[in-house]
Amino acid sequence: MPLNHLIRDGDNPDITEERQKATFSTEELAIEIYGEPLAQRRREISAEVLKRPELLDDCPHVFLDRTTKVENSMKKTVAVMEKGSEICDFTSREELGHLVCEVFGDDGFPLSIHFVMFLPAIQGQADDEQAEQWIPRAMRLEFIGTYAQTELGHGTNLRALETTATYDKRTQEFILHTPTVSAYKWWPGNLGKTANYVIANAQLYIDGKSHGPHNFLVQIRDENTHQPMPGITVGDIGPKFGLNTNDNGFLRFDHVRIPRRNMLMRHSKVSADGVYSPPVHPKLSYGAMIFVRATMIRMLAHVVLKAATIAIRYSCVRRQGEIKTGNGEVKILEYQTQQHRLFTALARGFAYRLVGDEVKNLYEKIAEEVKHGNVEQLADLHALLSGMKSIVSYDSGKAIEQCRMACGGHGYSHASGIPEMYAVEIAGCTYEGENMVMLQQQARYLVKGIHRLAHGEELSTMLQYLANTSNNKFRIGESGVDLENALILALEYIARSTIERVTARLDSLQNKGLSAENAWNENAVELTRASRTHTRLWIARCFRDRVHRIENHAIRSALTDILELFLTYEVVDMSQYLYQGGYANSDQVAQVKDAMYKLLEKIRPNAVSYVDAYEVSDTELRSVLGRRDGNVYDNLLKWAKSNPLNRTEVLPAVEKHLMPMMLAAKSKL
Ligand SMILES: CCC/C=C/C(=O)SCCNC(=O)CCNC(=O)[C@H](O)C(C)(C)COP(=O)([O-])OP(=O)([O-])OC[C@H]1O[C@@H](n2cnc3c(N)ncnc32)[C@H](O)[C@@H]1OP(=O)([O-])[O-]
Ligand SMILES: Cc1cc2nc3c(=O)[nH]c(=O)nc-3n(C[C@H](O)[C@H](O)[C@H](O)COP(=O)(O)OP(=O)(O)OC[C@H]3O[C@@H](n4cnc5c(N)ncnc54)[C@H](O)[C@@H]3O)c2cc1C
Repeated sequence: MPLNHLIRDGDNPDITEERQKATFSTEELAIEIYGEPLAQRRREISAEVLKRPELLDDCPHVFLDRTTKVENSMKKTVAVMEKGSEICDFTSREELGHLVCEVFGDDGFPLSIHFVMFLPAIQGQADDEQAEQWIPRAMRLEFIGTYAQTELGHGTNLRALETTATYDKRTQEFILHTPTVSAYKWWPGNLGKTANYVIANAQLYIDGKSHGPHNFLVQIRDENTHQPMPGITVGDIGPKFGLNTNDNGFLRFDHVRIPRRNMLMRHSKVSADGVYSPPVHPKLSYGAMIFVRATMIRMLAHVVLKAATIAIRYSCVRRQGEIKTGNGEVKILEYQTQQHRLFTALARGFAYRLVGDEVKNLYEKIAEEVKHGNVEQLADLHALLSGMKSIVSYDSGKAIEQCRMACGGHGYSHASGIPEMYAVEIAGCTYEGENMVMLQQQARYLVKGIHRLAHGEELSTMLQYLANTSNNKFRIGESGVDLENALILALEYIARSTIERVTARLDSLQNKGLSAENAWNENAVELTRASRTHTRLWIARCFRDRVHRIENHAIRSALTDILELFLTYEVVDMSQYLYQGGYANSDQVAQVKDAMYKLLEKIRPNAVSYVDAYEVSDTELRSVLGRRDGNVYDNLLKWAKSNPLNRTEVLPAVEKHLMPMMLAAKSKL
């Protein structure tokens, strides 16, 4: 019995040959990734979707204009909501998430912000009475909500948001108002045409005193007619780089009155007579962002693994050029450069996916404590997530782009599916906090760590490596030190020395009389680098620990190859830092490179099996190049022929414009 469970008759023999080489069971790896019974449930859900035409697209979304895309996704949403519970367990986030991926692909679920931000904001920030009143209605989809925080003029600097919520003691209402054009809400997903409620973030004013940004539930459209409510101006912001099925919107409030109890009051409160009670932690109203930052890691990893699936499968059916003259054209995956591009993307995808599980678990644990008023670990969590969302979004973007380029010309075509994936994924560098800003949030925490250490104070577990000053020479190749350990220690050194160096520069500038703010700005690039090295270390350690916990020997061994490739790639990528302080010499860095190249060779026979084990169906993948059966060329031709420009032999526009020009030119002869 072959170990790869995706072998079928009629497949391209080049891809079948790959699957026959598997040295581990792809089903067992799928179980390791998804767990039982989810691995099996995902397959059942995928099979069920295929039987229901109302859940499938009639043609690739890239052939449609925006209005048709939006309509198509709304139609499918109704089908999912009406029949979806026959296919999956709606109470399981994982099952429902998989169904949504199958039906909508990367872009276009009109309820995404409703489920990802609007509901979590209520769940985390509404008091029990409010939650009881709003959550059941929101869950039944009696209304659709979104999260309206960003404004035309400000997205990053939340303290400068201009929308106001002024308490009117007389009527016990808040008055929501947009005082300027730059105060228009701008960007909220599904706001443009879909949502009829928002969680609006606005500056709270009581008796002329500002209490900073707070969250309010505001109805923006009539529940029966969907017309804007009085005082509301709302619409779609227009086409974007990607995510064009999503109607990101704008919104203006003109003295809109809402009841006092529409302010989310779990943490901050305003009494009927206008007395304000602050939250136990000033940033608790940022909770919905924390939730998304925690959950987006897995989502970003998922896109990388989809792009890797496409590029690796395609690289096994694409033959181009010879390695040894006269021996025939080889699969492009035989080229070391191709392996380096794709297997490192695969390794990052697996690392982020598995570490994403850990981040989600950590978030859930701390969020539960916060709900009960214990905010002790919030600073650690905020710092970790600020770094994670930045590193994973940026490095995933690079990995996806490498996958696209590795498919040559066909990668540039929407038939590959990768351009759309890139456009969707790369938005993660901007939303939920622009990366440079978030890296600096984390840097504050790291600099504080060094200062605490200098004062002999205790460090959180995440920062304890900062105290390990005896780790000052690269131990690769030493007896008793395995490759993994040597590499993790090298990453620790890189992070520690980078954070120490930039903190020393900050301190020295301040000692010379520069203000803390100016000293910070003069070191901002180095501070973001310090965050990057710290986060990459955290990911590496977490991935290593996750792989070490695997009980199934064959699967642990398969993922150890991926882990080691990940570690060697990270160390090589940051090797310039190893020379600083004389930690390593060039021979040692060359040893890491050699180990990386050997791992590429080791991974090569299993390449297709790794991505097969991740089990993304053809329906979800929406890629001609990444088809499971490897039958790429016939289907590329079909895809091209089916595009709307080919509906007529002679395009009306050609007839109308170019033909008269050419005929006129001819008649002048
Ligand atoms: C599917 C996706 C759709 C997309 C949706 C969206 O994009 S929605 C829109 C998404 N929009 C965005 O993501 C907007 C991005 N912008 C922001 O999140 C904030 O404006 C900020 C964090 C950049 C600054 O905030 P600020 O000016 O209020 O604060 P400050 O810098 O003066 O720091 C003061 C202290 O607070 C700490 N602290 C800060 N945040 C948190 C937290 N969450 N928890 C705990 N702590 C936090 C910080 O560490 C510092 O601690 P220290 O050092 O004093 O001990
Ligand atoms: C696809 C998408 C979906 C979105 N969905 C939502 C949504 O549902 N709800 C919502 O409310 N918002 C949403 N947003 C908005 C998003 O959260 C903001 O765009 C994001 O937080 C960045 O803020 P900004 O646009 O103001 O960027 P800016 O802050 O203007 O960034 C521009 C540049 O200035 C730099 N910069 C800004 N401040 C600093 C600083 N202090 N230090 C150093 N550099 C700085 C940045 O690094 C960046 O290079 C969405 C955005 C996108 C792209």
